[in-house]
Amino acid sequence: MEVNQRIVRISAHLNPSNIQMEGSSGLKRVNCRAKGGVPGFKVAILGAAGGIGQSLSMLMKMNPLVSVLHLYDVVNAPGVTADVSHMDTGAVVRGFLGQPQLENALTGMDLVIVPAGVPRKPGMTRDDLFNINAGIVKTLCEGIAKCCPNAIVNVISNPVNSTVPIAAEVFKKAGTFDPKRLLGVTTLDVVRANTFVARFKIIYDYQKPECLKTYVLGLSDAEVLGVDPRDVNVPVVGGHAGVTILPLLSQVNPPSSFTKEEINYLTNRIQNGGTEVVEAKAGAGSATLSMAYAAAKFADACLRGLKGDVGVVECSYITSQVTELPFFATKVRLGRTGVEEIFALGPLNEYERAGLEKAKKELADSIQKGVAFIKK
Ligand SMILES: NC(=O)C1=CN([C@@H]2O[C@H](COP(=O)(O)OP(=O)(O)OC[C@H]3O[C@@H](n4cnc5c(N)ncnc54)[C@H](O)[C@@H]3O)[C@@H](O)[C@H]2O)C=CC1
Ligand SMILES: O=C([O-])CC(=O)C(=O)O
Repeated sequence: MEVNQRIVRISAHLNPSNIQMEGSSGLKRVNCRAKGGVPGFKVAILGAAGGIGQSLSMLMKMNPLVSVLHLYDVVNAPGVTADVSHMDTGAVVRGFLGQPQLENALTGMDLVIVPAGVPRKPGMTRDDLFNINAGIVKTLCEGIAKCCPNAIVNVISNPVNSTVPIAAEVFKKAGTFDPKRLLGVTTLDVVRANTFVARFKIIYDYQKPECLKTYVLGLSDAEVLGVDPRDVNVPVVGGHAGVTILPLLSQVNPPSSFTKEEINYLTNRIQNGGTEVVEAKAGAGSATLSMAYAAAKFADACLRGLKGDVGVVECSYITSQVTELPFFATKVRLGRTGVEEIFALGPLNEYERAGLEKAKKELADSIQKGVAFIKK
């Protein structure tokens, strides 16, 4: 690096006026810094000041594959941007506040992550969020179609089963739809399934029925004995709400077997993981920390795919022909162009086949509701 370039970078760092908000006088200096910054991908988070958005902003700032991080929200974006920008990692952070700055937030992005929208309160279903979140996702996707039509889009806003079809319809209308680049984030279901199965597996492996009893009662003894969830992989297919969340426990890796009672217990816990958090938070929102972790994990997989890493496989809710439905979550392989391979469901047992039928019935309605919202 040239010495004068280095001085520009250091002085930009030291200048407290350099809070990199769109429209602030610091923007010119920021551009210098971005030029001298690390190579990598440009990522935007829409809804960056929210419960998920703030933690996700921090995690993406820590990701070495990210060179530029745009934080957009309709409130509090400057504060979150100033805060995250002090982290001594490579990514240059810029903040964008409100609709007039949406286009600048999106222009040139490689990956756009969308956690914008209202969360559930106890007693609500994810579908109860449709009336508010459908419009938010529509507006944001119109911006994406206009300003970064080639970006990979990760949709987190609920109800995912409907918001992904909404995004697809917006992109179709704009003539920019590429099914390989639109991905609904269902990683939290997999993260939960890996955790719950890992805790359970040790009990099974060590054959301690008293521990099983403890665990089912919800006490913590068994948890400390658990295997590392990172060593467990549970495919979760279908969608992201209630019975549409279908863990394939017959395909757990490493191979494990479960009794009927165990399968019932694990399936219900995985399907109701979101509700478990909503009830525990008692009105203060839904999963944010585990979700930010899951979203960062999934975004990292998308970026590794874009970079050309091989064998990047995650579950995601995408445009699919695996079933007769136009959208369905399965394992997919991520590559330079987004979704490069969609894996079949594989052999299902009788319990899973019955679950699949229930899941498809509910999914069909949610997809139709999303499509109708744009076509109306
Ligand atoms: N896919 C998944 O697995 C999960 C999805 N979610 C969903 O993620 C969404 C966000 O959840 P939280 O972060 O907990 O909510 P939150 O209310 O804490 O944050 C949402 C953020 O979105 C912002 N926002 C609202 N309208 C916007 C717009 N038009 N443009 C940009 N930003 C806008 C708000 O200002 C707020 O900062 C909810 O819909 C929730 O149901 C939550 C957990 C898991
Ligand atoms: O349950 C909710 O409303 C949030 C969510 O999608 C999850 O935690 O899986």
